Amino acid sequence: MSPLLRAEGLCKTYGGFHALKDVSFEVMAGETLAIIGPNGAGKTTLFKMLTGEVVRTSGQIFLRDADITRVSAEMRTRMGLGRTFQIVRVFPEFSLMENLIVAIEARQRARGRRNGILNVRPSQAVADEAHHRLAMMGIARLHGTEARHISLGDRKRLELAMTLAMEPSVLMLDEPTAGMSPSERIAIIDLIQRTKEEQRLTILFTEHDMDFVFQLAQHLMVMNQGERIFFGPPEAVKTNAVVQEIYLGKDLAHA
Ligand SMILES: Nc1ncnc2c1ncn2[C@@H]1O[C@H](COP(=O)(O)OP(=O)(O)OP(=O)(O)O)[C@@H](O)[C@H]1O
Repeated sequence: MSPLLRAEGLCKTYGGFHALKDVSFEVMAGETLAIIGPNGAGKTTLFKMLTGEVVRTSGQIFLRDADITRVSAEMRTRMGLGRTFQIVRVFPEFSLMENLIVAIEARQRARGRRNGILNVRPSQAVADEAHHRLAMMGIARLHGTEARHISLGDRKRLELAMTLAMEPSVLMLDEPTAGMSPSERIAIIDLIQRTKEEQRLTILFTEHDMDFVFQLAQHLMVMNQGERIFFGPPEAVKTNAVVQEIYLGKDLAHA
């Protein structure tokens, strides 16, 4: 079986500075890969290169077997790289239900089943799906509330619901728990874990919260100074000498 997502020799230079040095990896369908590393390691650069927001200096990216290296960010989303904050943005003045309808109709447009920007009267099927997706994220009670009035935790749930409505083949999450309170963090981690199991998602994420990383990821890629220094299962990273040194002997489970 060929990998769902594959990167080969990705490099990024800013002037003479090497932000990413010859990074390769692959993710098989149904796997979850976490990209971790200290500040400035190149995680965000790599992540944005995969989504198409950062142009690579050299290297190639494949989705299934298609070379998407020169494909635009928008087209990558349409091809199945689902990322919060991309095509699907939360509209603060729209209700949660309306936001979900926008996302579902965006998916239908991407698949050529709908024209126009926003349907004034969505079909019953779209409305039902929107309600179901809000319920799955535990925010159905807020369906009529404008998005600008909800908490950060509920906004993350809404973003996740909208991204999942695009039915991505790879769900891309960039620090999904950033800025959250400890209780919101536990709730969103639990939600992502459950959704992953129920929908057998393929997930690629960056995250500083190591509890979350060890709970969710089957594979870890550790980066340091633009280089991939480890790729393997979470159990192996805890005893890897190079990784331990970078984290200055911290207990990785609580880094
Ligand atoms: N647009 C840019 N111009 C110049 N240098 C950049 C640019 N973007 C990133 N860098 C540099 O590239 C390196 C990697 O940055 P990146 O944001 O990818 O790291 P990171 O691992 O995501 O860090 P953090 O965990 O702090 O978000 C850093 O040294 C950063 O200063």
